[in-house]
Amino acid sequence: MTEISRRHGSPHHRVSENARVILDSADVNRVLTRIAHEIVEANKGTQDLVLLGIPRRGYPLAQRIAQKIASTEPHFDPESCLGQLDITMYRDDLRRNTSRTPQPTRIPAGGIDGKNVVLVDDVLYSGRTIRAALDALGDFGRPEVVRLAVLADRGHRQLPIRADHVGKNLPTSQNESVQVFLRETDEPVALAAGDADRDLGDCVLLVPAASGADAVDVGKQETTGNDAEGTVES
Ligand SMILES: O=P(O)(O)OC[C@H]1O[C@H](OP(=O)(O)OP(=O)(O)O)[C@H](O)[C@@H]1O
Ligand SMILES: O=c1cc[nH]c(=O)[nH]1
Repeated sequence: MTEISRRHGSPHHRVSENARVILDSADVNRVLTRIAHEIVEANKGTQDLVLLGIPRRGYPLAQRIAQKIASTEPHFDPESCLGQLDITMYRDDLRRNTSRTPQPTRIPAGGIDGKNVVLVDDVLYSGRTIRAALDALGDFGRPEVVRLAVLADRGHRQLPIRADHVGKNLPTSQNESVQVFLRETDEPVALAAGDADRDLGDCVLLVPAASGADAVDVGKQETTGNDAEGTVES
């Protein structure tokens, strides 16, 4: 087991003992490159493509994917095709949890009417965030198609929602959690002992249940990337 702590800040800011590194910086970069290619392939090019990141970490991921698309598709302008969609006021637990601060929503100038929108988030779990995102989208227009890209899908869906582009399918138990750290939004994490070569500026960690005795539900709600079932057509 690997002990992981924040490189900056006090020892009390330890992320978690026994967390497991699922993706390090190089892995994150590779899966985002793949997702960028998948998005262009599914879209049959970049025509009408709009990427909308869900705060907090979905936005920098969408930004990176847009840059990667631009590097291979000269007609794709990452600035005019990228936005951010805040879902705070559309959450179905809003009455119970009022502590969240809404983030700005920024829809590209061309709007989303008739566009092929790709929602981008870091983790897909219950699906409630994405349900809220679909609700929020309805206030801004009627996309031709809405697809979903996530860095990690940990299963345990509570709603009929599925991702089209998945960085890592990560079967988990309910008591585990998945933590994502990105350079744009988080302080770096560092391995406290050994493995010093590993760059964790960006990383996906699997944090075990407190007891450590919880079995993993292998295969539960596992999804595949590039799957048309996750597509929401309007
Ligand atoms: O599928 P779900 O059960 O909705 O879970 C996934 C969401 O949970 C996390 O966000 P969180 O609500 O922790 O907010 P954050 O992005 O501000 O960390 C994550 O970034 C996803 O948006
Ligand atoms: O494990 C989880 C569940 C929901 N959202 C996360 O970011 N991680």
